[in-house]
Amino acid sequence: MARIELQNLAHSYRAHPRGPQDYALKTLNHTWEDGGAYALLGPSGCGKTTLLSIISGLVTPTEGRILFNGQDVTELETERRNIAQVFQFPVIYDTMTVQENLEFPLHNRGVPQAQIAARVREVAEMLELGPILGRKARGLTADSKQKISLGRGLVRADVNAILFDEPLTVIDPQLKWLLRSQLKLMHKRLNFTMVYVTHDQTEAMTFADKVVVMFEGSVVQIGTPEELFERPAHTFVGYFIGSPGMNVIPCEVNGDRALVAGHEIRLAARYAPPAQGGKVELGVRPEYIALSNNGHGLPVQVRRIDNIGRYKIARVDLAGHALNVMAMEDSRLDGSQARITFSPRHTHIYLDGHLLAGAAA
Ligand SMILES: Nc1ncnc2c1ncn2[C@@H]1O[C@H](COP(=O)(O)OP(=O)(O)OP(=O)(O)O)[C@@H](O)[C@H]1O
Repeated sequence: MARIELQNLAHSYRAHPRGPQDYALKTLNHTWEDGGAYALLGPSGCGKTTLLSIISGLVTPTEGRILFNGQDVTELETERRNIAQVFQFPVIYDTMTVQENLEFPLHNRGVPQAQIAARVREVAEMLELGPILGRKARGLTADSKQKISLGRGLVRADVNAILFDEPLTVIDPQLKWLLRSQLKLMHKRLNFTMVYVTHDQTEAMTFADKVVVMFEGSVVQIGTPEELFERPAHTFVGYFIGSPGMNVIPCEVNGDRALVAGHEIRLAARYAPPAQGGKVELGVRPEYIALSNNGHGLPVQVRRIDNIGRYKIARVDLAGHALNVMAMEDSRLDGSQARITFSPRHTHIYLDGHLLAGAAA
């Protein structure tokens, strides 16, 4: 397994890039730990596949270096990087049995037969492929074929990393859930360095120890699922993670108070008004706003209430700003006038999209 270092890495598909706008991947410096499970998460076109392709060797970066365990592999071709890859669609041999498919990557590398048998048994058991080991791959369902692909990626013990590119796209939704947790378990047991590309937040959150959130060619935050939820480093992370995402509204700041259309909101830290100007915004997740029919808080108009099972989502209007508020199913929300209060600890201030640290209040 390998520690993966990305040093001043940047990539443009243009022959003569003129500025940051021409880069599919903007300058990135990071070290991914040996044995870590990382998910690259972001919307279509944000640069996930470009970064994965640089790691796999399909793309040589325009700038910077990539190191596996301290060794510079930037110019090394894919075959010599000792990595396993699992793609969106199954890559298997139809005429071989499931067992032969799983054995193939090991036979190819001259692994002794006894080791092959043990390893294939272990991986087949984890992926629940045991009962169909003797069947030809041809004629199996798309789900089973993709499980074989996953197995072929996981069967080698000596790889530097396993790279997954949206591997569950073709999988039936019911089975998706199961496979995600199986992958997580396998990671715990086998301790591979894994990099997993997805645009699905649930997939990223279930699979990864660390989620790498990408937006417009930049990595905007690397953190545990909890960090991304509790303290989004960028308003994009706030929107993209959570359902519904974080509320973001323009505000002014003055010490430990935010001002929204003349209403004061208490904050857990102190902020100086930004010296250079810039767009100041307040971010708070629907989960951290309390809604009541009476008592303290800012006056809002309740526009709509959606019952989504355990929760209700109230769409409210605070002085012209639309906010989503999560309320327990049994909370009483009658009437169109209500009050809201924000949890100060979970109310963040952003300058031009980036989280401001604030000083102790
Ligand atoms: N071979 C290429 N030549 C030119 N531009 C490319 C090439 N591959 C990707 N791009 C551009 O680079 C940017 C990042 O693309 P990339 O495929 O890395 O994003 P992504 O996050 O993986 O998207 P998706 O989820 O749709 O695959 C996009 O603007 C895309 O159009």
